[in-house]
Amino acid sequence: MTESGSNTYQDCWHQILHNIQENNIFEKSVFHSYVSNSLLYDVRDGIATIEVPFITTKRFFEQNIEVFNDLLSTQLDQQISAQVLLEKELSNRKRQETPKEEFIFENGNKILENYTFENFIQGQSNQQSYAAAYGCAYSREQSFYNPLFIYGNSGLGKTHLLHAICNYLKSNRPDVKYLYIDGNDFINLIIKSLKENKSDVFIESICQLDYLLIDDIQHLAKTNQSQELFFNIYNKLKDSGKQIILTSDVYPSELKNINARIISRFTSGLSVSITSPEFETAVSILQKKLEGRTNEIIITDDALFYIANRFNEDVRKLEGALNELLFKAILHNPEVIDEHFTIDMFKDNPIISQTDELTPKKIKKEVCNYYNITLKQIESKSRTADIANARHIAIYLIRELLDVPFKKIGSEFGNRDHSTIMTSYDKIVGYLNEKGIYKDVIDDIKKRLGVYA
Ligand SMILES: Nc1ncnc2c1ncn2[C@@H]1O[C@H](COP(=O)(O)OP(=O)(O)OP(=O)(O)O)[C@@H](O)[C@H]1O
Repeated sequence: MTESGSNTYQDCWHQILHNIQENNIFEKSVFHSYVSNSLLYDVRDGIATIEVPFITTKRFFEQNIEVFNDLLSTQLDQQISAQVLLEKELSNRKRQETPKEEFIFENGNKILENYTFENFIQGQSNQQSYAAAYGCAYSREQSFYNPLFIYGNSGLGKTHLLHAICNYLKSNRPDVKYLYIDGNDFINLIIKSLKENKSDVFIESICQLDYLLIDDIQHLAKTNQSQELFFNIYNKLKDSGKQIILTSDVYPSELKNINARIISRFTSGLSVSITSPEFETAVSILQKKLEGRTNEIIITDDALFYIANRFNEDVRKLEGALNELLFKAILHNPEVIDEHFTIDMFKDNPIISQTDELTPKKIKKEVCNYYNITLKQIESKSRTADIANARHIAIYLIRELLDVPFKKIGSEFGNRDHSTIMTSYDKIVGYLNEKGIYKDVIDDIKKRLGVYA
């Protein structure tokens, strides 16, 4: 009997009951007390399940099981063993057999294969985020940093890192279940589950995951109702040691219109920032993006330095500028893409040149980067040769590029008086006039600052 419908089973059972009565297999009173109120639930793989209402009936059937085995085998024309279950036992089995409803995570796990850890250039601006993201992907111990919260402006690599975690898990830990989803899509799913009265199924499906990665969680601010359900899901995942990774454009406590108890949970793990790439990182990113793309045309380091300086506010802009440059090179067909060609191509670009935004602090920082010293050192009273030279050069550049009064420059260097500052400035002017000493250094730092003669 292949029938899944119970009618066929009932027809068969009806026939058997009829036989029992007709052939007086049991006494009439016994038949009415124990047998007549039974049912044949189903027959699978030679096992017939008989459903009975009372424990006494069950015992009766079990004591006479061979009789029922024979009756069933004859009726169904195959070897059958009967098992007898109470209604209650059967409903447990039915529950287990009912396939669990799964929530479909529309738009989830759309992972870009090239957003890997290997393709992510590390630098001071993103080192912490990289290390924490890699740690989360690598660690088999749950709750490594939980939640991991990566924040920073647009286009700095947050999405790249989340995709890198998923790519890593896919290749190295295939048993791990993860969901990467954009914050907007996640909130829409929450709203949908509430509308369709399926929030239980939604929560249950999310709790099957080992990793939940939500990009741009700031969208949670959309509705209060979704925040309630999110809070519920968050706690369930966290309590069962599942890894949660979130990104946002701001630090958790600066998130607007999000419930305070949710924000306090976001700050309970590890929050790391990504900032604009520094010059060296920007250059490395450009070099990485060029890999395999410049077979026919040569692009000089100076050209890359120019882009790295001018468009390093975010990586998307860097990539955009590089693509634009390569496109223009196809149109103009220069022998090499050098600094002059690059400057020329971007001369009408509306993006403000960094010279417009120069500040004494920016100059000090760039000089520090050049000499590999810290801001504290350059502002200190230290007379160590390297630090003192760096200080003289920074003073010279602040005066030359920003025309800041000597007294004011003094306040940038631990409140030195204006005559000390003048001495520093004069020293560099003297070197430059005498033998051009420091000319290359100064030109190089100017270039890094985006200042072109
Ligand atoms: N350190 C890096 N190395 C290589 N590529 C990078 C790096 N940082 C960012 N990128 C690239 O820059 C582009 C923008 O990055 P991404 O989309 O991850 O930014 P985001 O911070 O998520 O921005 P948004 O908040 O707008 O979504 C991507 O193409 C990404 O691969």
